[in-house]
Amino acid sequence: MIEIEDIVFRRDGAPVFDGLRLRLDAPRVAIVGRNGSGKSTLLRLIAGLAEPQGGEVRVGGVKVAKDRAGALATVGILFQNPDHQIIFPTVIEEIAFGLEQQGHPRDEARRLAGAALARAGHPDWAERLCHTLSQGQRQMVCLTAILAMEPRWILFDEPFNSLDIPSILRTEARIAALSQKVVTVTHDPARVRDYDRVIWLEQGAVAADGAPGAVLPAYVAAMERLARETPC
Ligand SMILES: Nc1ncnc2c1ncn2[C@@H]1O[C@H](COP(=O)(O)OP(=O)(O)OP(=O)(O)O)[C@@H](O)[C@H]1O
Repeated sequence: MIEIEDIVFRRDGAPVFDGLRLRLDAPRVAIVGRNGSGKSTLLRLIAGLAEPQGGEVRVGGVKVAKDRAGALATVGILFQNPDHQIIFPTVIEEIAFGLEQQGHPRDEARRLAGAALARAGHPDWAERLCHTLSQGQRQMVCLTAILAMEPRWILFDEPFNSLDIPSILRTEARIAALSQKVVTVTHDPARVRDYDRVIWLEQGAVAADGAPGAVLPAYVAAMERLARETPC
């Protein structure tokens, strides 16, 4: 279970969260909300990449902000932009890095990385330079790197952005097939209509929380109302 306990988080003095409390244990949870509502920040807090100024986040009992090794073994995050994630020139180095961080010796990490690439269907990418891959392919490298680390939860920050339609559908199917529990942030309600639970965030607070069939129509209607009320 992901336990978000009364978190307070400020950026540049402005509160993003001021006492947010959530328990997430469904296999597929979606988070929707307007730009700036706090979705990406919440994922970073769940991954332990940001530390709340108040409260605590635990994932599977791991205090992710304090226990980095525990967090790496428990929760993986796919950033919105793969270029914010990739730090190594070649695909194999990128995938092996997380495994080394988990304590695997370098040779073993490369072997496991190669096996993960083969499972992803791209054994020929090992020595490819990441910058020569398309954005969708770089996203696949990032996902492979996360899967290689075998976390129990995977967080996806707008995984359908910048993808063509076949890639969107493939990514959707790939996420659906994962054995891990998943939290997905998206602006595309259609992509998460089969999820177990949808949380609609507004200015760092929960505006609605429940089944997709209840939350998504209300969210879309509110967004359409806003669009009508806002002059071009
Ligand atoms: N690096 C930063 N420095 C200062 N403030 C930031 C930074 N990143 C985000 N914020 C602020 O934190 C708040 C939440 O941002 P966040 O990126 O979590 O929103 P979001 O819901 O993911 O938005 P989007 O849908 O646009 O990706 C916003 O008010 C934003 O301006």
